[in-house]
Amino acid sequence: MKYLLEVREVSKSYGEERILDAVSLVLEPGKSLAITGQSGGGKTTLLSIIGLLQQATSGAVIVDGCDAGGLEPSRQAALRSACFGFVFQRARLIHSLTALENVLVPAWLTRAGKAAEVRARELLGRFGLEERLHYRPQELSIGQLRRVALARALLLKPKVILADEPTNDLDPAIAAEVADCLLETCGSGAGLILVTHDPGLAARADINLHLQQGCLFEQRRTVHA
Ligand SMILES: Nc1ncnc2c1ncn2[C@@H]1O[C@H](COP(=O)(O)OP(=O)(O)OP(=O)(O)O)[C@@H](O)[C@H]1O
Repeated sequence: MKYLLEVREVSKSYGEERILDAVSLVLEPGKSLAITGQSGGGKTTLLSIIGLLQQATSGAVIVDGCDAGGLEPSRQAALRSACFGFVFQRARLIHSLTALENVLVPAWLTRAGKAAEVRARELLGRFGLEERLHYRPQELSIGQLRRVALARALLLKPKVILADEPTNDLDPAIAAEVADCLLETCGSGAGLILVTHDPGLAARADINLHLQQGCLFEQRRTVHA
């Protein structure tokens, strides 16, 4: 089995404080994985190490068969943009650009052109933002910003989507739409790793992992007849 992603015995310390302790996981194509755990437990740290945004203290992250730790920063960056779509806790949009332009930013480095714009409009429409295409971030609500960021993450159909609290700040109907859209991407072979405090969202993922005191445990679900 070729995994999209392997995390092998990853540890992370900030000074004397050990946040992650020999954490391992694998992500298969088409699968979703939810990570839960208490606030401050290291979930965002783990996600950013997986997404090659931050170095582990020890251990390895293998992305699409390639050991990312051994790569030069420029090759790591290339691997990151080729493989990952990110939905951060804070939307991190560019304030001088409209919603549509923000979604199109990942396509600026590719030759996706008109097709990217069609997809960007389609994604924003799907998230209920068809009338906000030309609004700038400061003219959008937190929930709307989150949806723009999600559309941006999905634009280029990444192999792995990393989503940190993707349904935070959203009303239930939009949260359900966002969750549907994220989970649907697995149908086309992408992998999804999401961090959430929402047990309902976690339960929709194929695999549930719980981070506790730096260690990752698989949670088995109770199946009711
Ligand atoms: N750059 C840093 N330097 C020192 N400590 C840090 C740094 N980044 C994060 N931490 C600490 O690491 C711990 C884990 O933070 P992290 O954001 O990964 O937790 P989390 O599980 O995502 O929390 P939440 O659910 O509240 O978002 C926290 O105690 C935090 O203070």
